[in-house]
This record gives sequence, C-alpha cells and structure tokens, in this order.
Amino acid sequence: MSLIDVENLTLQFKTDEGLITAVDDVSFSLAPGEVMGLVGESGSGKSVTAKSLMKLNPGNAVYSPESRITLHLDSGPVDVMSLKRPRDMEIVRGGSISMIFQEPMASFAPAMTVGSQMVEQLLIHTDLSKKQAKELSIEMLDRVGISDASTRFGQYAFEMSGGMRQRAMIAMALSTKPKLLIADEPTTALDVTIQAQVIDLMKDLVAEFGMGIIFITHDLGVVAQTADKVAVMYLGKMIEQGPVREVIRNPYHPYTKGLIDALPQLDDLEKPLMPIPGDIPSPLERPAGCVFHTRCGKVIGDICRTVVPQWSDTGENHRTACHLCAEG
Ligand SMILES: Nc1ncnc2c1ncn2[C@@H]1O[C@H](COP(=O)(O)OP(=O)(O)OP(=O)(O)O)[C@@H](O)[C@H]1O
Repeated sequence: MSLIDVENLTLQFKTDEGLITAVDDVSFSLAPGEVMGLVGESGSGKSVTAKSLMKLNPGNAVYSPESRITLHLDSGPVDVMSLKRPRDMEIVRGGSISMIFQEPMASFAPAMTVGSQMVEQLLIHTDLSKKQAKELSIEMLDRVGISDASTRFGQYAFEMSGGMRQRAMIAMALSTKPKLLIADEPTTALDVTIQAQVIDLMKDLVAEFGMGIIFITHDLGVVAQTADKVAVMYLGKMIEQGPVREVIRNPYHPYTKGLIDALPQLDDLEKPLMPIPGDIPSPLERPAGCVFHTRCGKVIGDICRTVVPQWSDTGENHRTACHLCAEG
C-alpha cells in the first residue's frame, strides 16, 4: 500500500528566456513509514519535484497533462493535480503533507512568536481548541528536545539558536501529524553535531508516527544514514532509484557512481576527491538523448546522444535509466 504515487510528473517554467524544463517525466512511490532520499546536484529539480506534491510551485509553472500525483489517505485517494481552491489545497499544505526547509527563519513570520504560529496552524488544520493547541505545541517543542518548552513557546524565532530553530520548525511541521514530511536540505546549514542530533530526531519521529519522509539533500552520506531508499536526479530526470544500501554499494548509472566517488572517505584520507567533470548544462539547452551524456565518461555511441534511456531493472527494486543497462 503506498502513501503517495507520482506518475510522469513533467513541469516547465515560463520565463522571459523561454520554457525551462525543471522536471521531466518523473515517477516514484513512497510507502507509509518509508524514508526516501532525493539526491542530485544543484538545479537537478529536487525542490521543484517536492513542491509539486503540495502544489507550491509559482504561477509560471506549467504541468504536463500526463502528470499525476495521488495521495492515499484513510478517507480515500486525493488527486493532487486537480486541487484548485485554496480550501481544497489545505489538505496538502500543512495538513497531510508538511515541509521543512534549510533555513528555518523562512518558516517563521518575524513578528509572531513561535508558539502563536504553531497554535494558528493547528487551529487551521485540526479541530483542537486554542487551549488544546497550546498544550500540544508545548508538548511537541518538548518532544523535539527543546528544554523549558513553555518559555520557548512565547519566544520569537530570532531569539533561538540555529539548532533550536530547526527543532522548533520540525515540531511545528509535525504537530499536525502529517502523513508525509518533506525535508528540503534540513541539516545543511547546521554544524555536524547538531546535524547528527536532528537526523536522529527525525528517525525517532518516523518510528513513532509512521509517516513517510522525502529527504532532499546534496549529500549521499546523509542519505546513507537516514533513508530506506534513494532516488537520484540530474537535470530534471530521475536516473536511478533503489534501496539505499544497494544503490550505494552497487551504483549503476555513471552519474550516481560519480556522486559516490566525489564523497570524501574517512578511512582513506590520501585518496584524491573525484569531482564529476564539467558543469550541469543550462536547463534552457537540455541535451538530447540521455541528459547526462555531455559529462559522461561511458558514452557508448550515438544512442546516448539521441535516444532517451528507459528504465531497466538493475537489482531487487533497483532500476536505472542508462543505455549501458541494455548493453548488459
Ligand atoms: N520559479 C521558477 N522559475 C523559473 N525557473 C525555476 C523556478 N524555480 C526553479 N526553477 C528552475 O528549475 C530547475 C530546478 O530547480 P530546483 O530548485 O528544483 O533544483 P534543486 O535540485 O532543488 O537545486 P538546489 O539543490 O540548488 O536546491 C532549476 O534550473 C531552476 O533554475
């Protein structure tokens, strides 16, 4: 039983320079209680994909008619693409789906206390009274490890340290008990010890609430620690997906291999870092065929330059979109 199914998601932005394809025919599913890492370099379309699930992309976004996003709730399936009225969209915006961002200041209005924002959100999305909403908010702040939660409830976000703000944002995102949490680079701006604490906290919360998490990051190391499965994106395309250990041990796509080789290895500090050569092409000039062919060291001929690779099975629940797969 899946929590969310994304099928053939394609999204373009209308800009003064022309149409930018940000997401190209992306499909994936997530089960309740499952954590999926969404990785790729900057500009690969991770955030735009995630925001589509909440219909949060701006007005210049155009979805292809084939794009389908189905959220499975206890009350039945929700066709996210067809949600239009603000009232209907509340279900995917802070209701059944919550999102946390890299910069928690962006989630908090500067002129309201953290507590009053938490209460306001609960009043919109639940049937709780104001008093119950306050109690739950303080309980959630306490649960994410903020000491003296009732005092912190009355503070503004700028009065908190970076790590505490991050925790407060997680508490706010989780207080409505979302079915799906989207975490967009939630630990990037934190120092490593706090990063580890936030990751541990998220793991505990998944176990307790049984929600699904989509964890967006540049860092495959963080994915290895947190996720059950991983999906790799490059220039709007999903190019490999599978169980996290399997993909990290047996990456198939040359781009995924490149991301893994670019990771520093603590047990072999002499080993030179191997960055992926070249730059990501402009989304206005996306390469034909396989979008990665302009940087790929394994091009096998014109097929890579002209034909879009289809998915091939490359292991148990592991699939890769690369012409090398067909070569065996
Ligand atoms: N509102 C917009 N208008 C035009 N283009 C946009 C808009 N939002 C995003 N894009 C483009 O869509 C592409 C995908 O962006 P996205 O933010 O999803 O990448 P990302 O993989 O999340 O990168 P990062 O890791 O830097 O956040 C990029 O080329 C970006 O410039």
